[in-house]
Amino acid sequence: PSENGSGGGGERSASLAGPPVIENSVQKIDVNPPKGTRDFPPEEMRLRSWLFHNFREVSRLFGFEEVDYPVLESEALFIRKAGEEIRDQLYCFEDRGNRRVALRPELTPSLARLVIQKGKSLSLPLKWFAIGQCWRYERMTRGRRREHYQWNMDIIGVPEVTAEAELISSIVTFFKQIGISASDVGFKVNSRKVLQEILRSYSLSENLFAKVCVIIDKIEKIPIDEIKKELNSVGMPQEGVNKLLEVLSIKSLSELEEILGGAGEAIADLKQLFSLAEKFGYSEWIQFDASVVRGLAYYTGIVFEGFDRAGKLRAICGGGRYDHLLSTFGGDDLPACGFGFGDAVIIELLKEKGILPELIPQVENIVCALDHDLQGAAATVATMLREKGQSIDLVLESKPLKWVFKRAARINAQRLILVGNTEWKKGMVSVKILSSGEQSEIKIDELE
Ligand SMILES: Nc1ccc(Br)nc1
Repeated sequence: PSENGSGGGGERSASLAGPPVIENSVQKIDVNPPKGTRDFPPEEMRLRSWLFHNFREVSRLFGFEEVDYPVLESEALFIRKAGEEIRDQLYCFEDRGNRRVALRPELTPSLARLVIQKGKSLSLPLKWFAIGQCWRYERMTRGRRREHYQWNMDIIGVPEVTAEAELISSIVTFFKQIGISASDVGFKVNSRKVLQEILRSYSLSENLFAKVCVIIDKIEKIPIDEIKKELNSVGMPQEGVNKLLEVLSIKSLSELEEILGGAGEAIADLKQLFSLAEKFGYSEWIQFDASVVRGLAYYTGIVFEGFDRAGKLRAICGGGRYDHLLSTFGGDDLPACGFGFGDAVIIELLKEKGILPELIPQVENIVCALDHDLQGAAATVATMLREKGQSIDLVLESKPLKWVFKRAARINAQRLILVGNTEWKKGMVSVKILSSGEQSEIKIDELE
């Protein structure tokens, strides 16, 4: 199998072997997660859960249904020949059944596969969302992460730009929900139909389309001469290259209309989108930008990306229309659009803005037996309260009170419930409200 960082089933070369095990003694294993991956201990997991809760809340507000797919897919799902980075960094390998498989680098092809699998049993339009871990295998020279979680929202079966407008509205809703405003971020919006119309006007074949988009997406990442060279190398004549680069610098829809003429779909779609943005109330969030094409080969129409206005961070999210992806997999040619929203840049943005949420562990009660022979009684009290929906940290071994108070503070317990002999004999327990210090004896069956 090609070296791609995974161990595969065969022997691993010495450079990849783990620490040597010396007979009758084991050297400490590497306790760090694999290169480019993250653990989520409680504090980090609270922030991730908070982020995902906000993703899910917005998805609920927009009437989207949650779906998920295997993180492992057939490699074929992601084999596209448009020169995308996502292809170069595919985390792929041959499994023990000699099948070519890959850790998914994105969720959209899995969505397309499932929609085709379900076929006519699905009633359109579909509004599906997913939050899934996605992978890439990148040489660690760049030290970048190899996994991230992506929130995806997709609308299948709606050819109108109303679908893209709805998707952008959902992201605006998300930003507002976590305290981000239009002065912090915006959306650059364009249509790939602009490029399509240029290729047609130079009677250049449509199969150049995807490759040209992938090259143009690198316009801010590599020198312009390199862009021109790559465009020439995929077969664009110099005249077409110059026209294309001229169009990419257009700053307004009216200017674009002058160049393209008013009859094309690109202008119509963009005008409709900006008009709908007015009605949705998010005009201040979006701007036309002819240089945005996004880097995925399958986009065919409107494309958009969320950016931080301070210009310090990479794109926050991105998406667009991909009307032919399903048909390239042998399915019906269903119209489709969607976006991906990663879990990393947004956290960097919140840190920049100083609005990361303060998330503390939440447990309502800590229950402790004062004597070892009351451990069972404490378990009974804990169970009774849990059946009433109360969260309980049950102290599971005899501990000095000082230890119990320290733990109560660390886990931010609201109440301390002590099970002591004297009270227990009266069918009572001692309850201390830890914020006020107020203490009382309460009958067990009156506890709530
Ligand atoms: N596609 C992709 C996957 C994983 C990461 Br990290 N970034 C991009």
